Amino acid sequence: MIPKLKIENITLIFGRDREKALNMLHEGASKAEILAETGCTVGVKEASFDIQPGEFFVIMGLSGSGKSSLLRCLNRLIEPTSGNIFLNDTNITTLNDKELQQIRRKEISMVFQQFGLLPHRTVMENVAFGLELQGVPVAERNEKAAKVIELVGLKGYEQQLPSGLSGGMQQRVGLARALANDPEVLLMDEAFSALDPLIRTQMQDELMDLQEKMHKTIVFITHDLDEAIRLGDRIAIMKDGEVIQVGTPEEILTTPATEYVSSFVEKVDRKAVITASSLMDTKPVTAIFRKDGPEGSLRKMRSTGLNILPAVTIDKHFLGFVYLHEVLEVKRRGDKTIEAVIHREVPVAYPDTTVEQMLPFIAETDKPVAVVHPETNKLLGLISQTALIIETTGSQTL
Ligand SMILES: Nc1ncnc2c1ncn2[C@@H]1O[C@H](COP(=O)(O)OP(=O)(O)OP(=O)(O)O)[C@@H](O)[C@H]1O
Repeated sequence: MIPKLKIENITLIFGRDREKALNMLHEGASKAEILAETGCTVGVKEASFDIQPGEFFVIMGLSGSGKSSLLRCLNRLIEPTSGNIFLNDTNITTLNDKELQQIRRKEISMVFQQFGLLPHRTVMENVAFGLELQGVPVAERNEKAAKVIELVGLKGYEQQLPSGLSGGMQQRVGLARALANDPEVLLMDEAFSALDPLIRTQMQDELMDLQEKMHKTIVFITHDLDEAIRLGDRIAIMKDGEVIQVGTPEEILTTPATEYVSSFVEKVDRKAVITASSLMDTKPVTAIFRKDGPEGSLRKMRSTGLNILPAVTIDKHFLGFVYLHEVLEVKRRGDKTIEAVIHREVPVAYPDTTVEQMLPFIAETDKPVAVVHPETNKLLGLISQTALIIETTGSQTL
């Protein structure tokens, strides 16, 4: 699949002596050395990553890490000093002004932190403004604007001026304006950072709902890791102009690439992010087949040293758990099968079930949790009690 956006070795240097600064950067000089020697600031250093169609991609970093600069390179609001940006297979860095204007009007829209609305125009006029610039006839642009106004929940406010609206509503207008020309890519620069926490969470929820319907490619900037984790399919973490890790929220929490990332993710509530698939023991599971009977079951329990084992059909469909003391009892009675002692009411998770979703049923059990395929019910693996306790209490010392 061709990425929607391909960011290839983008470097952005602010200042006059950019050439010298770029050479120093290639020779391995640090940001501080380059600043001292040339007076230039390295805003972004050799960033490379792909963003897939329909992806919600978050760029996260502290103030000054270079995220706004990088975002503005994507539509060339700032010219990158070196590197390439591809939209589908168009190299944006080689376009002339006219071509670039077309791309900005039709294919890449931007939503700003401070809304950027025209104060003397109504909601409808603000939303339709981009279409007006493109010369779309008034009836058609009003129709398109009305549709997106409804989409962002502002129906009934079409004739209001921005000053009469709350911050959250003004940002909805900003979002509607960006969506009005049905762009492929939406760039959002700290779009919710100016909003009150409650409104902010509500806007995040609504944006996720909208994204389910729209399937745009969204590049969203934030300095807030919780927001990044909540929204992002993948997150790029930036520090001092460099992209230091790109991964899913779960990858970033479970395998932070550097000390810096781990210190960052330490405080995050992992329960909503960590899923069964990353807690699952990757060793092959020893399971009891129905045909094993009591003798075969006991052999498997002895060889594994475990007193609870999962029972499966011949096709590995999960049936339940079997306990050693009950198998011994069945054998003593002379039963031929273990069918009667398979515990079927047991915790089961799918690979993408989060720890938070598992909490209600793992609190009262001392069994492992079986992870099964959501459609076939095949046993994929087990999550041990130890892994669950560490994950739910955050404690490594049991
Ligand atoms: N126009 C400019 N001229 C000189 N240096 C700049 C300019 N814009 C940004 N910088 C510098 O580039 C670096 C990256 O800034 P940038 O604004 O992209 O970071 P950021 O992560 O978006 O931070 P914030 O969240 O505070 O906007 C910083 O060191 C900043 O001081």
